[in-house]
Amino acid sequence: MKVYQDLVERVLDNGVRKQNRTGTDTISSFSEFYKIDLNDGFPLLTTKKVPFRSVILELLWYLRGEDHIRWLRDEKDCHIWDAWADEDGHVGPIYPVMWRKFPYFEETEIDLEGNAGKVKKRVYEKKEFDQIRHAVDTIKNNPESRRIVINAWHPGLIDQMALPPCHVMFIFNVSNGRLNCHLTQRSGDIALGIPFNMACYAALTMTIAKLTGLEPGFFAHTIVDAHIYVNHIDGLKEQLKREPRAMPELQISGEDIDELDLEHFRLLNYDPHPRIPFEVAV
Ligand SMILES: Nc1nc(=O)c2c([nH]1)NC[C@@H]1CN(c3ccc(C(=O)N[C@@H](CCC(=O)O)C(=O)O)cc3)CN21
Ligand SMILES: O=c1ccn([C@H]2C[C@H](O)[C@@H](COP(=O)(O)O)O2)c(=O)[nH]1
Repeated sequence: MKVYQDLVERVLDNGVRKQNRTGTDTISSFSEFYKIDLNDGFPLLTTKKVPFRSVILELLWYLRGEDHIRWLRDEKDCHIWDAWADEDGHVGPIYPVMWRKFPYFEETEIDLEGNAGKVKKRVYEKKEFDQIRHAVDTIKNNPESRRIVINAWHPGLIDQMALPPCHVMFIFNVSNGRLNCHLTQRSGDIALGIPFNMACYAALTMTIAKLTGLEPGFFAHTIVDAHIYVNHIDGLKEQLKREPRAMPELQISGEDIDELDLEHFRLLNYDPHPRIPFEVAV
C-alpha cells in the first residue's frame, strides 16, 4: 500500500530521535495522517505478511468487553497481548471494557424519612455504557449524526490499565450511504502496531457498514506521535524496497457484533511478500 510506504518515508525523513519509557529510542514524527478508501480493497499490508488471524482475533477480543486476555491467549492461542497481562491474564479496563462497558454513575434523588421530616438524599448507581452498541444504533437510526464518537480514554482509570489506550478515540460518519471512520491515535508504532490498527479498524468499519446496510467508505487515521523504534529501521527499509501488490479482499458474513467469530471473516487474494520479524518494545 502506497499510503503506508509514504508514511514510513515521512517518519524516517522528518522524524527526530527520542528516548521513551521502553528503553529503545524511536524516530518520531508529530502528527501524521493518511486516508484510505475501503472500496479499493482490505488494507492488510502486502509488503510484509501481516497475521490476519491475529488482527481479527484482536478485534473480536476488543468486542468482548472483558478486562482479561484469557479468551485471546488460552482459547485462541494468540499471544500479542501476553506481555502486558499478569498471570491470570488480567490487563485492567483497557479497550474491551471502554468500548462495551464504559463506567459512569447515574445520580438520582430519593426521599428519606428523617427526624426532621422528609429529606432528600442523592444516590449514585454505577452503570456501564456500551459505546459500540450505541454507535451501531445511531448509525442505523440517525445516520446524519456528528456525535458517533467512541472514546477509550478514561483519565480516572488510566492507573488501572496495563497500557493506556493508544487508539484513543474514533468517530463514525455517514456520507452518501457510505460509512467512514476516523481514528485518533495518541501513539503509533509504525512497524508493528499500525499495520494491525489499520486492518482492525477497517474490518470493524466494514462489519458495521454491513450490519447497518451501508457501503464502506474511508478509513482516516491521525497518529499524534508516529514513531519507528530504531531496531525496526532496517526491516522497514527492506519493506520500502518491495513493490506493493494488489490489496486483498475481505468478505464479512454480516453477523451482529455479539455473534461474530473468526469464521465470519474471509480473506481473499492475499499475496504478501514474506514476513519481517520485528521485536515489540514493552
Ligand atoms: N511497542 C508496542 N507496539 C505495539 O504495536 C503494541 C504495544 N507496544 N503494546 C500493545 C499492543 C500489542 N500489539 C502488538 C503486539 C505484538 C505484535 C506482534 O508481535 N506481531 C507480529 C506477529 C504476531 C502473530 O504472529 O500473531 C507481526 O509480525 O506482526 C503486534 C502488535 C500492538 N501494541
Ligand atoms: O494498538 C496499539 C497499541 C500500542 N501501540 C504502540 C505505540 C507505542 O509504541 C506503544 C505504547 O507506548 P506508550 O508509551 O504508552 O505510548 O505501543 C500501537 O502502535 N498500537
